[in-house]
Order: sequence, then C-alpha cells, then structure tokens
Amino acid sequence: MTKLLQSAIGNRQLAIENVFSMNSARIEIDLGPRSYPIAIGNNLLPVLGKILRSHGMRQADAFIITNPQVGGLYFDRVRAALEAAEFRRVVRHDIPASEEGKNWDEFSSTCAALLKAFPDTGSVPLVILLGGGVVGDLGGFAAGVFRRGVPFVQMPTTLLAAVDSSVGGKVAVNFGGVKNIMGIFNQPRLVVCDLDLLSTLDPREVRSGTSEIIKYGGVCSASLFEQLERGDLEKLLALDPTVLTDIVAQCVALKARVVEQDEFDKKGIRNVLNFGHTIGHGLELSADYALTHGEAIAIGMIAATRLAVKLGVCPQSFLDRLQKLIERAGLPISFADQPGLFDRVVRAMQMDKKFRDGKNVFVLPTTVGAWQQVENVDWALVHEVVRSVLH
Ligand SMILES: NC(=O)c1ccc[n+]([C@@H]2O[C@H](COP(=O)([O-])OP(=O)(O)OC[C@H]3O[C@@H](n4cnc5c(N)ncnc54)[C@H](O)[C@@H]3O)[C@@H](O)[C@H]2O)c1
Ligand SMILES: O=C(O)C(=O)C[C@@H](O)[C@H](O)[C@H](O)COP(=O)(O)O
Ligand SMILES: [Zn+2]
Repeated sequence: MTKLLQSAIGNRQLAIENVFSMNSARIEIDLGPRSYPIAIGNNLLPVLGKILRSHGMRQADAFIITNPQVGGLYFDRVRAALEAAEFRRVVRHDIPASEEGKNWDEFSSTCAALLKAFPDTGSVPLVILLGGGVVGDLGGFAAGVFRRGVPFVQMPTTLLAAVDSSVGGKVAVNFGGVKNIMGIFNQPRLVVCDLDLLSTLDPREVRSGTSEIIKYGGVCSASLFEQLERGDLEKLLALDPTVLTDIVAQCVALKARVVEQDEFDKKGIRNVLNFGHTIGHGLELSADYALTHGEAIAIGMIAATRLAVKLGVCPQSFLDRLQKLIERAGLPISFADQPGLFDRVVRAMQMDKKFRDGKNVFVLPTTVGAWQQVENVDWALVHEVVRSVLH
C-alpha cells in the first residue's frame, strides 16, 4: 500500500501547476469528467463572479450556503461580486456554526430552502459553499441530491477546509451518533480559496487546521513534515502569507494526487487521508463537540502512532517528533476522561467506514511521510492506546 501511494505521488507531490504569482497557486485535480481546478490566492473574493464566469459557469442564480458567523463577515461582498458578474438572484441560506449543525435536520432544512427558492426547473442555481468543513460537507451533500445534483463551488473559509475538506468530494452529515455516515461522493466544479478570508479565524480554528497539515506531512510527505519542524509551523500559525500559500498548495496537491487514484475510497489508497481518524472520529463524537475536528484528529494521530510503535511498525522517534509538532501547534494530545467516555469512543470507532467484515483497520505511520494499513489488530492493544489519551 505504502509503495503504491508513494510511487503514484512520487516526485509529483510538489508539482503545483500554473503558479501564476508568488502568493497564489492553481492546482488541477484530474478525475476525468469530474476534474476541476483549485484556485488558491489572495483577493479572490472581489472577483469571484468573474472567476466563476471564466470557468464556464453560466447560471443566472446562486444559492449560498453559509453560517451566521461567516455569512455575517463575507456574504455582502460575495453577493456584490456575483451581482457584478450578472448573477440575477443571490439567495443566502444559513446553517448553525460548527459540528452541531452537521446533521440530518439541517441537511433537510437546506434541501427545503433550495426547493423553496428554486421550485421549478426554470432556473438551476449554482450552489456556493461559503464556510468551513461543516458548510462544505453538508452543502455538498444537499447540492448532490437536489434535483439529483446541481453544480456547486467550494469557497473554504477555514484553514482546515482550505487544505482538506473543500477538495476530494467526500460530502456528508453525521447521523445516529456516527460521523459522516450519511453522504455521497460529489465533486465541486471549482474550489476558490481566498486566503484573505482566514484572517478573521479564531486562533483555535487556525490551530485546528494545522492538525490535518501535520497529518499530510506525517504520512504523505517527509519534506512537508520537516518544513513544519524547521519553523514553518509557527509561520503558518501566524498566517504568514508566503508560507500559508505554499503549505495550502502542497496539501491540496497531495490530496489531489491521492484522490485521483482512489476517488471513491474503494482501493485502500485514500485511507491514507484517514490517519488519526479512527480513534479521532470516535473521540470527536463522544466528546459532545468539546473538541474541534482537528483537535480530535491530533489526539487520534497520537493514539494511532502509539499503536504503530506497540506493533513494531514505527520507531519511537517518529512518535516523539509527531508529539512535539502537535504540541508546538497548540493542539491537544489527550482529552479529559469522563464516566462512560471510553466505552462511547470504542463504540463510535467500531462504526469506522474502513472496517470490513468485523475486522478493524488502522492507518499507521511507518516512518516520516510513509504509512501502512494494518488489519485485525488485537482489541486489547487498541483499548490500551485509547485509554492512554483519556486522562
Ligand atoms: N470532506 C472532507 O474531506 C473533510 C476533510 C476534513 C474535515 N472534514 C469535516 O470538516 C468539519 C470541520 O471543518 P472546520 O474545521 O472548517 O470547522 P467548521 O466548519 O465548524 O468551522 C469552524 C468555525 O470557524 C468559523 N469560521 C469559519 N470560517 C471563518 C472565518 N473565515 N472567519 C471567522 N470564523 C470562521 C465557523 O463559523 C465555525 O464556528 C468536520 O465536520 C469534519 O468532519 C471533512
Ligand atoms: O478525504 C478523505 O478521504 C479524508 O479521509 C479526509 C479526512 O480528513 C476527513 O475528515 C474525511 O471526512 C473523513 O472521511 P470518513 O470517510 O472517515 O468519514
Ligand atoms: Zn479529517
């Protein structure tokens, strides 16, 4: 598995196509008829309408899914940019901010709002997802089922969404106490990532985004991991424009190369992007929204790496380096235990979509920038590492 991934990413991992100025990048994800570009740069919001038109989007109307916080900051400017490009009607729909909003009821309300605004085929809107991973995941799902699918554009506004959730087409909501269990694969037509929008993020959300970046370095790219270790992590946390553009572009390129090989998560290759997510997702849900996704994944990466060390597939030195980086990012490596939490985490973990035929499946690092999938791990060892992050 490791070899497959490495040979396919190979030297292409940093090949960012068509860099058109120092602080901007354009990366293509090649998925045949579902291919699309990811535009990363500054000052893109004011020209959003022009960008959409220049990418062939001719819709008369737009339906913006956002939340009160992000919409409050940016919706008026988005509307102005669209109206300047002759969008006739720009409808706004808000979902609640944060993970609590990523549920079936909000998904259903979003579908109802789409139908109310566009009750007939007279106009099929362009759906624009203005927000973080919650807006992107829920909105991409709604766009995928309304009229059996209408085109949508991702406009990520968190660091996490910029480097991960806006690309790759996994869209879903949580349901029945399971993360992302109701969803589909649905690729956007375009991703417009205006890095200026990250300047209003709460520092906790910036830290949260670095978790997925450390994930990419940890299992996909030794050079990215070392770059973070050398001091770019702190520049990233400070949203240094040059480092930010470079690292967002690297992560997007890494994700694009993985998704190109396994768009529908069927071959095991895409599992690499799930490093830290088996235990992390279990914890994220069981902690009742006390942890952000990135925080839960940071703890999940520590637990998974401890498991890898126990299984003898990864040296202790990698665990030490990973832990140092996670701590430097201001991310947690454990979570306060509560009565019943361990059982809830283990139950939630057992719903992991990677598990097959009752066998557990773990994505484990083997050395910096490489990984291996291990199946059927002794549950006693798994329980040990879960307990190790709850205290
Ligand atoms: N589909 C995928 O491939 C994928 C990948 C990674 C994560 N995810 C999902 O993404 C979600 C987490 O996404 P997230 O970390 O972006 O969280 P989020 O969407 O909840 O956003 C975090 C917070 O930041 C606020 N915010 C967003 N942009 C802002 C801005 N520019 N200025 C000020 N505040 C802003 C939001 O209102 C929210 O309160 C999880 O549900 C996770 O499962 C999906
Ligand atoms: O794109 C992917 O594939 C990922 O696994 C990226 C993850 O960071 C993300 O959290 C994803 O939503 C997890 O997917 P899931 O299939 O485990 O729900
Ligand atoms: Zn994730």
